Amino acid sequence: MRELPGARRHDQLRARRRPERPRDRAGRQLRAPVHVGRSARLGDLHLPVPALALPVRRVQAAVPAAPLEVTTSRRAPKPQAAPPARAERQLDPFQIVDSSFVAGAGSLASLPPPVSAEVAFAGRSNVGKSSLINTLVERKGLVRTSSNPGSTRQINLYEARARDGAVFQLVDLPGYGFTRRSKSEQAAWASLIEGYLRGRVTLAAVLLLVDARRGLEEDDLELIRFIEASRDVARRPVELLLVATKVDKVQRSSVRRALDQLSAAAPRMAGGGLRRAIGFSSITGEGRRDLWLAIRRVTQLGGAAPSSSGGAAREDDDQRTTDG
Ligand SMILES: Nc1nc2c(ncn2[C@@H]2O[C@H](COP(=O)(O)OP(=O)(O)OP(=O)(O)O)[C@@H](O)[C@H]2O)c(=O)[nH]1
Ligand SMILES: [Mg+2]
Repeated sequence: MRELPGARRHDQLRARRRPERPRDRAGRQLRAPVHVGRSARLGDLHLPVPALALPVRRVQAAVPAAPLEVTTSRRAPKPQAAPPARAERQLDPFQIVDSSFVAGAGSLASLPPPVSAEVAFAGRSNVGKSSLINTLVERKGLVRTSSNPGSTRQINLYEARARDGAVFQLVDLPGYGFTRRSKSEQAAWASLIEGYLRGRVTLAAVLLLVDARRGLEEDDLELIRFIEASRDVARRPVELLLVATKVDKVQRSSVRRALDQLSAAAPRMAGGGLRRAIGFSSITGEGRRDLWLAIRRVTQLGGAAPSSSGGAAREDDDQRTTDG
């Protein structure tokens, strides 16, 4: 029978496409290799077949990690930009970027050497001095606080560094007016506080904390008079700021009146009068920024000296800050 045209070529092509199975020495055909694993897909890496057949697991383990990228999702990566609030904070030059405990002193002799502007926090026990420092530096546990009065028993110094490089020593003083302490302990604390306030050369400002619900009490007035009396004309004057704490416990509509009453009750200082009281809450953070602005203003070199006629102007100035 005549061969159809192209038949031979067709057979030759089939023979070429299907390679002959391997044979053993006796010429018997060996079984076709069994395919293990999934069939190949688009995007698979084609590795050269190793000369020695390795167990499947070891072959897979030997595949480098890079080919996995080939089959990963093609969705666009999520934008990495910080949320707006954080971005805004990063622009705030007053933001506290670092804070730490410096030292604790149970006596004047054990105070660390004075290095930079110090801001001391004074007030009755339990008024919220330690909590206020935590809020100022935005760290919950830097300073130990307690609902039991008398928790701070020595002078504790903390360092706070702002984004713009300004460094402050925040000084937590033991509270006064806590009658459940022994007379000798109260006397020891009083002389520690007085000695510090009178003799510390780097002391730039004292923040007198008063509970917004209670107003100024006799102990507080005594402290104001003490600072006034111990002013050293040869030294840079110590600024005094009034802070009304726990304003979250006062009705919103009454906060302004409480601040007015507090400011009016404070005795006028010879140097030009007290600034207007700043309302503050460690619970809500209210007043935090106002307080930093005031601290920075009074600790600025050259900007702290009170002028003899500047009292009213300074109060007006602070009124705007507090209300803002
Ligand atoms: N509601 C309210 N409670 C506050 C505020 N600040 C402080 N407290 C609470 O008042 C109590 C006393 O706070 P502290 O910060 O330890 O007071 P302190 O003035 O350091 O007290 P001493 O170390 O004893 O002089 C704690 O139970 C605080 O949680 C505030 O702004 N609002
Ligand atoms: Mg305390």
